[in-house]
Amino acid sequence: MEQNTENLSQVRHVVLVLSGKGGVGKSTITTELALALRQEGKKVGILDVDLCGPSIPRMLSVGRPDVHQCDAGWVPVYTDAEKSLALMSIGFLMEDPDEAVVWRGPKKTALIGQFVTDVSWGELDVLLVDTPPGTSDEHLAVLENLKKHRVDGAVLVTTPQAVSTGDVRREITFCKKTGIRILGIVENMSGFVCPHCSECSNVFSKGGGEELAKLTGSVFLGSVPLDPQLSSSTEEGKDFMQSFPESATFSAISSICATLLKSLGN
Ligand SMILES: Nc1ncnc2c1ncn2[C@@H]1O[C@H](COP(=O)(O)OP(=O)(O)OP(=O)(O)O)[C@@H](O)[C@H]1O
Ligand code: SF4
Repeated sequence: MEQNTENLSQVRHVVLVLSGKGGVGKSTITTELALALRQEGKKVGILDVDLCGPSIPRMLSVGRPDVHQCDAGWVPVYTDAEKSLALMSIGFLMEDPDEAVVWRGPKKTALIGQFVTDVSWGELDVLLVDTPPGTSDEHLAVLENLKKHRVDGAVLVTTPQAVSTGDVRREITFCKKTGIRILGIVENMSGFVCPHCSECSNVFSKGGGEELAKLTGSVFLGSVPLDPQLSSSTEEGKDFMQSFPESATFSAISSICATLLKSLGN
């Protein structure tokens, strides 16, 4: 298949968001990082290639819009009038959300290869790519495919429990083997923020992400607590970063965003 790398030529940084397994909050972190980067005045894009469950359109309240094509490829959907946050989701192209489950490996890989380069992003500071979770052969093929293009590196999302299961270690090994730079590790669902008094309690273990970062020589980007206000915002498609600027979770995400920008050399 012919690849059109022109579409990424005005994208300053391409960052993959990875997790060893599903449900650790990869899509949530991708969405909040995009919103935090926008608050920093950056032009941001999200490419949602999580075939297992493309959830970013719901989190950004864009539903299932009709997507259009121009000469250069698919036109992303803009979430704001200023066009500072652009989104293209594999979900926009699926008639039936359960369709991807029956696609065979080669079809998924070919589709993603094309999808990565067929979106006409225009000028962007950062493009975040929400990838499918896991380290199955198919998943690895998808990442290999993405890596052929301009990728600055990967942000690894884990939970305190997942660190001990080894899923994230396998993801780290994969990045090292394939030469994908690890920009940093985020520990999500780290402690619980009480909705009444905003106190953060460590329900599960804490600090595993930081320890793992040290062990693997990676940057620890920070931890995000389990926050009911964050989950209801993403469920309802509300901008958490705009709605809760006083919260500990807002500070945590802003700090991760600042460290990530530093990792990218900004
Ligand atoms: N820090 C958090 N606080 C509260 N809820 C969270 C947090 N992070 C994620 N969640 C919730 O956990 C659920 C799973 O999150 P999300 O969809 O982002 O995971 P994921 O890793 O992308 O999963 P998958 O790859 O399987 O789609 C969602 O309901 C989300 O609202
Ligand atoms: S953290 Fe404070 S407000 Fe929240 S449940 Fe515990 S005691 Fe109550």
